[in-house]
Amino acid sequence: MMQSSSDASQRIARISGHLDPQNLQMEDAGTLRRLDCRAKGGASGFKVAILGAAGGIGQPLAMLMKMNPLVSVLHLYDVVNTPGVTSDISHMDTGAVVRGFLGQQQLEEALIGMELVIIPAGVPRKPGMTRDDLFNINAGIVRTLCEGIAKCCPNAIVNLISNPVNSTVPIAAEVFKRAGTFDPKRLLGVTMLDVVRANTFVAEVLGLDPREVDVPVVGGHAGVTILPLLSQVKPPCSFTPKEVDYLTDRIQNGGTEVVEAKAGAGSATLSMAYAAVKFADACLRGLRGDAGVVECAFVASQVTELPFFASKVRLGRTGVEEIHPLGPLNEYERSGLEKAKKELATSIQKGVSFIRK
Ligand SMILES: NC(=O)c1ccc[n+]([C@@H]2O[C@H](COP(=O)([O-])OP(=O)(O)OC[C@H]3O[C@@H](n4cnc5c(N)ncnc54)[C@H](O)[C@@H]3O)[C@@H](O)[C@H]2O)c1
Ligand SMILES: O=C(O)C[C@H](O)C(=O)O
Repeated sequence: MMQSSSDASQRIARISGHLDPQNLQMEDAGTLRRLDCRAKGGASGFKVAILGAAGGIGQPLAMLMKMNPLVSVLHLYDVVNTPGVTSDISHMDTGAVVRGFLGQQQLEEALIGMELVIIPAGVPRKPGMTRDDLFNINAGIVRTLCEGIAKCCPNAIVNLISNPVNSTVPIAAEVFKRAGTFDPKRLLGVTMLDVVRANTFVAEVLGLDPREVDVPVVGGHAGVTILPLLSQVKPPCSFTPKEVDYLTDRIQNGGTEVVEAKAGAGSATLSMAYAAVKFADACLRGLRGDAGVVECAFVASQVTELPFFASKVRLGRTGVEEIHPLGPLNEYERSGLEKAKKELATSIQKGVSFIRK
């Protein structure tokens, strides 16, 4: 027998658990309704939504956020496959209550009340493409999702992963400005993967444990705009010119290295999910009021003459509470900075024009 679309959507709703838990029934269980269960769930902690949760990044990111003790409620939104992902992840015996939301008509429901929204929605690169080649598809996706955020959770912290980050963050800012909700402290482009890679590659060269290494990576998130400040690595160390060239090139092209290795099957997903969770956790610790939470991110900034720039920021109860200056740069880094700014200016303007046109 054919299922009516309302039967189908109710079934999806029940499986994905996106309805209010008070109204949920266990399907066909007969004997016990979820209504009767004693668990309340989501007592303390933050409410987090992932938009693009069924994707290559979204799925491991959802799993890792379900493991994060700072999360009490986890909303998983995508235009495909969220019922399955939600059902699967909701069986993990960790504290966060998971709910799934499928398709544009459930976007607003997914966003209401959220305190942190993480966005890995959008298409990834294939070999031979630049991140900017993703602009035409991803710009529209980011605009729609940010319109939803402006309407349903205007005070949420937004972690934007979708590429090209150098343009999608300005797009998000313009959407929020139009809606009258823009707060530069709450919009952060995620460049954490560049830092994660830099820490790994530098540790490899120096023979150190990557967990002990801290490399500031500033600028943006594409090619020459990714500017590792090797003169500021902690613990303090020195590199030969050959090592500097090797490391700068590898950090700037780490994404392409993965895209080529995946040979058409997408870009970094697992290391990105790890980096996204590391960054989201820092944002949540900041929101909780922890002192001294500092990470690199691409934010509205006055560190250079550009309106957006990635650098170290201190995260707190209101989001980005302080943007650190770049610190002393050597000649190599000063020259890299000029190249980065030139490309960044074009990418930022492209994002702004997409909304203002
Ligand atoms: N910032 C970074 O460091 C970084 C790192 C890796 C990847 N990325 C970017 O992240 C994005 C996602 O990569 P991926 O590998 O997960 O791709 P993917 O194709 O595996 O997953 C993307 C998901 O987004 C969903 N989606 C598409 N349109 C949507 C919409 N309108 N609303 C909600 N969801 C929607 C898709 O259904 C899919 O599930 C890409 O743009 C990629 O370039 C950024
Ligand atoms: O390289 C890509 O396209 C994905 C991402 O930006 C990355 O750095 O891995």
